Amino acid sequence: DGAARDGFQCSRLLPKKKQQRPRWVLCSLKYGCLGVGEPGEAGGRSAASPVYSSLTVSPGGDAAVAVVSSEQKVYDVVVKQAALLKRQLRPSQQQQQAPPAVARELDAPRGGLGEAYARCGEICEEYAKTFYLGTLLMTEERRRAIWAIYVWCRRTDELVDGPNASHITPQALDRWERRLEDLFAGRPYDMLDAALSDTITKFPIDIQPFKDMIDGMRTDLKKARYKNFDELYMYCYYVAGTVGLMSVPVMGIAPDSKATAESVYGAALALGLANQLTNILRDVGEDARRGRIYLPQDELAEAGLSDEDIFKGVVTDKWRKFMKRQIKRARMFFEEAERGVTELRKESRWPVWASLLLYRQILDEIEANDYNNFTKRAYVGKAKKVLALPVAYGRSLLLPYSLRNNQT
Ligand SMILES: CC(C)=CCC/C(C)=C/CC/C(C)=C/CC/C(C)=C/COP(=O)(O)OP(=O)(O)O
Repeated sequence: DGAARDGFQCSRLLPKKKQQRPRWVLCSLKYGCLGVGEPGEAGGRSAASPVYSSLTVSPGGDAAVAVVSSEQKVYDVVVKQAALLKRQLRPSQQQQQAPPAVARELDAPRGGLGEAYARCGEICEEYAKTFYLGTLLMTEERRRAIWAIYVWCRRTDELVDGPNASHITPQALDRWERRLEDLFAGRPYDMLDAALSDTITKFPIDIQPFKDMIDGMRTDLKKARYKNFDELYMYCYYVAGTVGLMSVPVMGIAPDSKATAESVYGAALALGLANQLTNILRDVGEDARRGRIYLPQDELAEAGLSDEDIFKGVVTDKWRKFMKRQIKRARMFFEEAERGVTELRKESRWPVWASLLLYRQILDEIEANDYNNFTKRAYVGKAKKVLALPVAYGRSLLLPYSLRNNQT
């Protein structure tokens, strides 16, 4: 267990000196790692040659090659985001710049940007109450920015998951992407877009994770099965890991933190992945009723399970065993995220801790339901939710991990 976990963690972001030279974990795509390869070793990527297809196949089979490419792709985005954060002006300096014309117009006392942000806040409160409560601790500017990001993600998600989802075409997503580009260029289409358009003038936010999320929705339109964990990893990055990357520039890294920007982005990514994996495990029955199975097909087959078993929805020992291992993996991602939360600015930690603790408890509830995620929805009761809030607050007061242990 411990060894698997260590292996798993080292597949993520590495201490600064190794940033350019990732060590590759050859996940067997089972539930941990078989081994770690340095570039040049069997299964490792040559630092000079990012040609994933030329990788030696590991004992994990050809799927291991795919893991390397997926993690590499996401790792590249993370490094790019971290570099942008370091290069761009700090938010306090950026605020001194004149806002674009559109934002200024909208910033009228009545209506305008104030109203746009307020509407974003209402939407966030309606759909993600606990997270919303947590954002109230943040500074006004950060809180409003997080709401604007939340609303854009929610709207993107609703394109493929909302009431009109069945009419959504790839062209509609292309239009949504052009609209995103416009709002990044200071030309928002509507008031909710205007809030995000303003937010990106205030924080060093890059368009890439937003575009990636739209790409994830494109995947969702045409894909109802995931061959292996690599494919699922990529999907989870697109639809949830991206949210973590979008949030870090707003939440901010604690001024006294000694952690690298890469490691904080890595933790944010891990939290998005953990949340999405948990969401998937909670919603197995609901998704199956829509004809979708967001579980790695090879792992199902290895556990002796088929799509038919999922559609039938009977909890068997095979299913329990399969679920135990999926839950274990989701918990590893949560664990990986924890350290990063401590590196955020103090006032941004609470909402993140609250959502981490609450979402992770869904996994406990799946266990408490004896792994019946076919017909029972794992639900964290009110009392537990309320209890999580002070616990989260207590954790948000802890010193950044990098200061406690002299680590990054
Ligand atoms: C850890 C560090 C350094 C920073 C935090 C960065 C953040 C905020 C990461 C969180 C990313 C996140 C919230 C991803 C979304 C994941 C997810 C599965 C959302 C589910 O949304 P809904 O579909 O509304 O959920 P419910 O179905 O549970 O209502």
